[in-house]
Amino acid sequence: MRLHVVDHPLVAHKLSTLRDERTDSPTFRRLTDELVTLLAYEATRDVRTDTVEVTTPVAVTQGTRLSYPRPLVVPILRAGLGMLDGMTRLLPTAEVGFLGMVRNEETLEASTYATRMPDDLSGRQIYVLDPMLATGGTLVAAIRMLLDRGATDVTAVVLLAAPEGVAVMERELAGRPVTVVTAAVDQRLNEHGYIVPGLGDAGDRLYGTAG
Ligand SMILES: O=P(O)(O)OC[C@H]1O[C@H](OP(=O)(O)OP(=O)(O)O)[C@H](O)[C@@H]1O
Ligand SMILES: O=c1cc[nH]c(=O)[nH]1
Ligand SMILES: [Mg+2]
Repeated sequence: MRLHVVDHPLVAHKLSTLRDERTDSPTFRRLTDELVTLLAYEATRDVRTDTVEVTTPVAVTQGTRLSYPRPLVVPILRAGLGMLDGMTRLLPTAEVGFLGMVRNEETLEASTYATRMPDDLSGRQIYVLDPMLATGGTLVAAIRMLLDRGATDVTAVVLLAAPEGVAVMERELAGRPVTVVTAAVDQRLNEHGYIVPGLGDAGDRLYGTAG
């Protein structure tokens, strides 16, 4: 597994406002959207492309087009949905699959309540979206499922990661074709499994509802 922390002043600026407890849901949603496009720029550096011929008003030249099969973008509901528009703006030809997952707040174990994507992902490049990598349970389960379906290249785009979650991913997905792109790796997890300093519950802050 590869970890890429995007070190850029615009990313740091937007992330700081996201962290601020005074930031309301509409602003949180807008900033998440903007931050995802910046992270997506890095995350798609190795997206597969083909060379095509383009006729400009002046001459014929070589151009670039996203390859087929198209990339698959998979937001992890609920909070990952807040990242979908920002990602598909950069990857307009991508297909979208959905994964509904929730972490038990007592045991911190992740469970899956909805899956809607192709059974066969052979050879596909996948971008998984989830704002928070905390214990790593959710992303490890999600990515294992994608690899089991044949995905050959999985990139997780997350806003924030905890070092504990990164270590779990590195252990559980060692040697697998997996990359994590994040805006920051924070200090630690607290006793409730929340990232410190973090930004709180991403789903609640995006949608204004607890749960
Ligand atoms: O790394 P982990 O310890 O597994 O925790 C991270 C998960 O927790 C949050 O989702 P949550 O379960 O709160 O669901 P929600 O998106 O519906 O709020 C977050 O969006 C991740 O999916
Ligand atoms: O800090 C955290 C940890 C898990 N899920 C969140 O939304 N926030
Ligand atoms: Mg939540």
